[in-house]
Amino acid sequence: MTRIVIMGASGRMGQMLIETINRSDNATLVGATERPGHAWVGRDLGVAMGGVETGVPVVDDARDILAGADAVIDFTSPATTVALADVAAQAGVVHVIGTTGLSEDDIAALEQMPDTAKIVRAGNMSLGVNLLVQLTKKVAAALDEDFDIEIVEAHHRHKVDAPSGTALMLGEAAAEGRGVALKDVKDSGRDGITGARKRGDIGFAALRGGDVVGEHDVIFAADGERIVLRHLATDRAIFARGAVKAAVWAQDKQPGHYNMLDVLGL
Ligand SMILES: NC(=O)C1=CN([C@@H]2O[C@H](COP(=O)(O)OP(=O)(O)OC[C@H]3O[C@@H](n4cnc5c(N)ncnc54)[C@H](O)[C@@H]3O)[C@@H](O)[C@H]2O)C=CC1
Ligand SMILES: O=C(O)C1=N[C@H](C(=O)O)C[C@H](O)C1
Repeated sequence: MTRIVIMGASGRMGQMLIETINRSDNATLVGATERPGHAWVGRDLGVAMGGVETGVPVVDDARDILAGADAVIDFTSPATTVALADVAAQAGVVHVIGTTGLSEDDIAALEQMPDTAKIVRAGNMSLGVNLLVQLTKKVAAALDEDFDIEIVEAHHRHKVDAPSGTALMLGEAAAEGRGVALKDVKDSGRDGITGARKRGDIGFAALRGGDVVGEHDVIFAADGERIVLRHLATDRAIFARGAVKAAVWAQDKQPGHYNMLDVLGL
């Protein structure tokens, strides 16, 4: 049994992760956190979720509970994730990171964690999206710049970052397929008199509204034809299942940095 702590227990993903672990045969929930000042802190997790007592209290500092855990799953905020990475490395537990919206500095900070850090990070933990990443790389490698690449994503009205972590993964895959660096060809947030599209750019567009779980199109548009690769998420359970799988998978791995392609063997 992999003993798991969930960060941000009351969040959309936090609650889905707890339900997923409760149904799992190879993982068990040993702790839960929320941000300091949150109404759940100090309460029993099961009661806070509207059910029966579980004996797992919600705490506001992961350091208090990581000693009894094998992994911590973290879908919170960039600042929380960077701070936790050091704590997890010191405690020698696997840190599964689903948080998106990380800046270049945040990513550099994660890469500079102590040698004991064992991190699995992905902007999308679902099997379908990680397969789409590989397909995107392959299609981009097969086509030349006569095909304009545009990535369109849609999410619920509460999402705070754009482009989504998934859109960026797909953009990185397309750029890698083309043999270029995404930072050199990325075009996001078009508005006003933008000028004509630059050949070779990879464009991003983000829609926000309602309760959309997560939708991504990778469009390869040429004169006379268009290829569209699409993933539609309709249930957050796909992300939670991937994250729990990553926590279990990483148990016998060496410290280092991994992603979901490693976990899924894609
Ligand atoms: N990689 C993936 O497959 C997926 C990634 N995400 C990402 O996960 C993140 C969270 O998404 P949601 O669950 O929708 O957001 P949410 O806002 O519902 O949940 C975040 C939770 O983290 C808590 N939190 C914030 N600071 C904390 C701290 N210092 N300690 C403990 N808890 C803290 C918040 O109070 C909140 O309950 C976002 O970055 C989102 O983009 C979401 C779905 C899938
Ligand atoms: O915030 C979300 O909800 C999601 N975030 C991830 C992202 O930024 O791509 C994954 C998924 O699309 C849901």
